Amino acid sequence: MSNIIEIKNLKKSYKDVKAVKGIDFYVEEGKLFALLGPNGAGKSTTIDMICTALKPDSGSITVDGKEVGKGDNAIRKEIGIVFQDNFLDPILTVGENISIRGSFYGLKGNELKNAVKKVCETVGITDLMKRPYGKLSGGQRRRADIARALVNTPKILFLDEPTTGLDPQSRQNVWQMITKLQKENNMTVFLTTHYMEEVTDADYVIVIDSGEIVAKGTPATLKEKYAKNYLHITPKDKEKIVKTLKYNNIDFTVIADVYTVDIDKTEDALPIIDLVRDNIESFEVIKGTMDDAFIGITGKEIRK
Ligand SMILES: Nc1ncnc2c1ncn2[C@@H]1O[C@H](COP(=O)(O)OP(=O)(O)OP(=O)(O)O)[C@@H](O)[C@H]1O
Repeated sequence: MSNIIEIKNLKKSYKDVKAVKGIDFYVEEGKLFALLGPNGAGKSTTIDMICTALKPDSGSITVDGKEVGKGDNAIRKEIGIVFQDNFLDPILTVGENISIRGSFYGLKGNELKNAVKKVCETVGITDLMKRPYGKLSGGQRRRADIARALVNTPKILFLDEPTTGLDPQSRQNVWQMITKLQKENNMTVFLTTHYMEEVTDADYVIVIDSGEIVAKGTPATLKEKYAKNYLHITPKDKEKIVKTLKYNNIDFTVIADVYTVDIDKTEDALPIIDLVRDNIESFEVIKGTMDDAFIGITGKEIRK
């Protein structure tokens, strides 16, 4: 598996704001990669530098073997970008907007027509091709934005918070389309988001906060490492369970006769269950969510 993006000691400041403070990471080809972080963490700054839209202060970025700053034109031909705010012309139709973008890449005539048709089919907006972009709903616009970013058949698709501002249904639709694109075309997808549930499907996640990497791993490993799990026990005899837990120095809380013990891993519940086995009316292990993991890593709620 080759690394399609490699980043070393990348830094960027805006006057006295250190937006990106020397980060290192790589993205494997064909994967769904997520850069996750709270507002102002440095996600857009990082993506803008990788896409050659913003010059780094120092460090190096390689995209498909080409160095940012030296091979920018070649890099631009291989990537598709959907920024947070897109500037498609609201008066022109969806098809016209995408055609203009395609012509930037040297496509013309039938080749251009076919490319536009194909991307509209891919993202499911064929029926919207003749409609002015300005008349589309939020979810339809996002699809059109993504279609436009795909017109040059990019190797890497960059999506900066692609579902922000969409209703839950449209978010889900856009998300399904993105995962389909990645799986069916072996496209590398580089995504920034602050929606925890969106990184559940990612192959790898880097969490940044205040311009620094604060955690990395697969969604499952991040959850295992940073999200607390809980053991809930409803005992037969309340006094007895208190005695047993205290005697064994196990911290617990009680709400409505349910005794809760924080545990790191699921299997850590087993010795506790063994201790109180005779006294259990019912029990359950509650697994931490990605939201819990995010709060565990950054100490912040992630949603806007
Ligand atoms: N053009 C700019 N001029 C000055 N400061 C900037 C500029 N762009 C970003 N910043 C600052 O740099 C820091 C990182 O911003 P960035 O937009 O990269 O974060 P982000 O993680 O993408 O946030 P969001 O989720 O809100 O988009 C923030 O403190 C931001 O205010």
